[in-house]
Amino acid sequence: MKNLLEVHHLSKDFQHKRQPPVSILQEIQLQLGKGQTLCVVGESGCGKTTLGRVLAGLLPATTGTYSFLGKDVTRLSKKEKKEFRRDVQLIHQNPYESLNPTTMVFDILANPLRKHKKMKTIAELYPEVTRLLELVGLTPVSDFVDKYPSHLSGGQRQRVSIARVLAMDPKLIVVDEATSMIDTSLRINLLKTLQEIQERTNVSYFFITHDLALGRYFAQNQQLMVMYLGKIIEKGQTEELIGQPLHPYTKAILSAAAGNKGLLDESSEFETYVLGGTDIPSFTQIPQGCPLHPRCPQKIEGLCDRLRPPEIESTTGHYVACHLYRKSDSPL
Ligand SMILES: Nc1ncnc2c1ncn2[C@@H]1O[C@H](COP(=O)(O)OP(=O)(O)OP(=O)(O)O)[C@@H](O)[C@H]1O
Repeated sequence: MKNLLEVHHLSKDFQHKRQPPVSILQEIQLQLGKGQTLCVVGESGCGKTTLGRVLAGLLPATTGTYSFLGKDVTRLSKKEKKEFRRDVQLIHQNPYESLNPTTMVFDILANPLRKHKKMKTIAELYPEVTRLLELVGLTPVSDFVDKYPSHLSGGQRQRVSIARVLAMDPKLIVVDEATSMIDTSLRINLLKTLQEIQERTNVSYFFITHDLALGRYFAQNQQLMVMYLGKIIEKGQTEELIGQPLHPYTKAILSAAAGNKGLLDESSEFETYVLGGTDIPSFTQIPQGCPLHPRCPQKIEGLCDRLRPPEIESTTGHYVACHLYRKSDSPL
């Protein structure tokens, strides 16, 4: 089956006037199938949003390839570009900023339908607006259609944002920390709604979070990847990655998350694993070799501080970029 998206050796640099370029994403490799979820987890500032914006077509990659439904996104015709923009949608972190306060819920949903599906009359629009509100769990619909965003709670606003995105019938939704401003008690409900929407519409999600427990919950039986300083350092099937973490950084964030309990299964045992130092190095001074080596308790002198570890497939579908898992016969 053709993947929905395929990314190979992708990098993204930012450059400001007269400054040297700063490399934010390096050597990103990923695939995502139709109706599947891929979650990226990593500390704040590691490059998750930048990757989400590249995948959503809002930022161009600097090098590497990105294909969507088998087509290179840098070589799309005008018509294909238009389709791509409709097919790939982004849900922002902040539902307060993303909705126009002077527009009623009905029009927030009807406007994209008017524009993209050429629906004009109320008779055409009303059933579709109703369907969208029902999909996101805003029922009875009559309680919401004539409300303004200021009448709604944070969770309800985020549901309206999701419904607006669904109006485009997207194939991929980049969900960027979309529940971080919502009360913890409502967060799981919203994530469940997103999962139900996936079952009904076969949409794929690229789910971005700094919270490993949340990522684990949302990407159950799906794929999880861990990012550190703009690089994917481990990826695999979620339960395999959580149950058998390989990279020292993954072990450290799991150990920290287990300490907070959160959504992590309390019966699971997690090794206590602490990194040295507290500061994440800056993108302008990415350490040579493995970017984690200054903080890594298992670093191999003369290797980790010198050579960037390649991505290795440890067991089927479980990849790690760490010299500890280097095959003994692999060249240095
Ligand atoms: N347009 C830009 N120009 C220059 N640097 C940028 C730009 N956008 C992001 N960055 C830098 O890229 C790095 C990664 O930021 P990004 O927002 O992608 O990380 P993140 O993991 O999503 O963080 P957060 O969870 O806090 O949103 C940061 O150092 C940020 O300052």
